[in-house]
Amino acid sequence: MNIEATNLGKRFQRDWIFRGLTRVFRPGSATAVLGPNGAGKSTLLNTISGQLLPTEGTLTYTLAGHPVAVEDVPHYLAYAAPYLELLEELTLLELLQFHTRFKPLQPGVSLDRLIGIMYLEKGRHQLVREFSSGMKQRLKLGLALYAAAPLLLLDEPTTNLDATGVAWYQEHVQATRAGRTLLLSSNVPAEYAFCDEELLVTDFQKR
Ligand SMILES: Nc1ncnc2c1ncn2[C@@H]1O[C@H](COP(=O)(O)OP(=O)(O)OP(=O)(O)O)[C@@H](O)[C@H]1O
Repeated sequence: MNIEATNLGKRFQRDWIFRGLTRVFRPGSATAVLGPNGAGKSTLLNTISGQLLPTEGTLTYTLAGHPVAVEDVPHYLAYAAPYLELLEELTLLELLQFHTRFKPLQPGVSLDRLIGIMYLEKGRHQLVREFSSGMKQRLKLGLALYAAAPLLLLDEPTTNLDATGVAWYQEHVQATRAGRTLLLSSNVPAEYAFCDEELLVTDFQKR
């Protein structure tokens, strides 16, 4: 998905979180959205993806040359973030069956294959509530990375992952990013080292 932001700004009450952002996010690009805690990285991701209304400026979305209305963007979006909750009262298999009714997986990726990719075979019939925090994070990432969605947002993707989990993330984000528009908010170089573009939120403040 091609996203064109023009003079974009977001304000909460009296505080501008960012202002004057003009940029094109192209299919196949991976942009690291960087900045210290509270700088506005999540706000920027949510504004660019149309989930928060910008205070000023415009956003236009295009998919394969066709315009996409902002209210249709969620249909094309896969999103993993610490503040997005899993349905923890379901077993892993139930959750995957439910989730993929609305967010189908990429062609050729079955539920069984995804469970294997996420190293969650033993949890297949276990309640997600009982998963460790690292297992839950692999599940969130697996669902987003392997969704058939052209826009991928990853907010602090290695939250709760150990060194093996970080290596797993690095392998699978590379395996699934081709052709997609990827925006990734981070403070951790291991999460975003592969990104070809960087956007420092603080460059769009104090205006
Ligand atoms: N709904 C809201 N209403 C008012 N202020 C908000 C709202 N959401 C975020 N903010 C404020 O906007 C600022 C940026 O928050 P945001 O979560 O985007 O930062 P961040 O860079 O993602 O932070 P972190 O690295 O800690 O996750 C903060 O000062 C926060 O309090």
